[in-house]
Amino acid sequence: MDNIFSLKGVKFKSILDIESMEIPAAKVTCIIGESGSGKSTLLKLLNQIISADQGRILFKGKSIEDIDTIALRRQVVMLQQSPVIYKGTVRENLLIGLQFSELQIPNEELLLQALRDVNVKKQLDEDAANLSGGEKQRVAIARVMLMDPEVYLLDEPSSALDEGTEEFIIGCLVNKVKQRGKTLVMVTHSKKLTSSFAEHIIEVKKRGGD
Ligand SMILES: Nc1ncnc2c1ncn2[C@@H]1O[C@H](COP(=O)(O)OP(=O)(O)OP(=O)(O)O)[C@@H](O)[C@H]1O
Repeated sequence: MDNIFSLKGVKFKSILDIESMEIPAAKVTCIIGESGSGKSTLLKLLNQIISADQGRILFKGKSIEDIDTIALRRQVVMLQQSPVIYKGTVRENLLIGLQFSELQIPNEELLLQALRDVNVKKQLDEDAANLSGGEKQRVAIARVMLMDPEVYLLDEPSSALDEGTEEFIIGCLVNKVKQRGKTLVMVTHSKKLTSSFAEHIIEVKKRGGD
């Protein structure tokens, strides 16, 4: 199995101490573990929002310290736990992730399809401030899907969604990611999501406070 990320001796403050960890390419990996154990911190290390204090993180065999941060974040996109919705329309919120990418701007039909994929029944010109919490989360997921990165890092992507919606949206996302041969790394507390979609599971354990 090819690994897209490989971690050795990684330490971050007193939060993470990872002897060795592999994240397989083109698979769905679920990261589980109790609250405060460092799951979000682990995702942030993978796209260099933060840097490890010690150890080595390889992305496709290359140390992420040696990869230009912008170039890394074009390939490794993180969707944070609380979805960020910007002032403006739904359309602007879908397109905002693409501004630093080299991808073509999607046409109207692709944007509407992206909304359908996440089951948001709103117009593209709707003010995004009017969306419900769950709709905001789904628009943020659609934004990442349009960016179509090589690696999706999702931090509890369905925390504002009910169970049925969660299964539908994440199922749709997993299908797309798999069709395109991409890698999905998802922090989740949901046993249902993990049992339905995980091909690889990483448990992050809370440290004893040393
Ligand atoms: N940059 C930082 N500096 C110091 N402490 C931090 C930093 N980032 C996070 N922490 C602390 O590290 C611990 C782990 O946080 P993290 O958000 O990674 O946990 P988590 O497993 O994702 O939790 P949850 O499931 O509740 O979202 C928390 O106690 C948090 O307050």
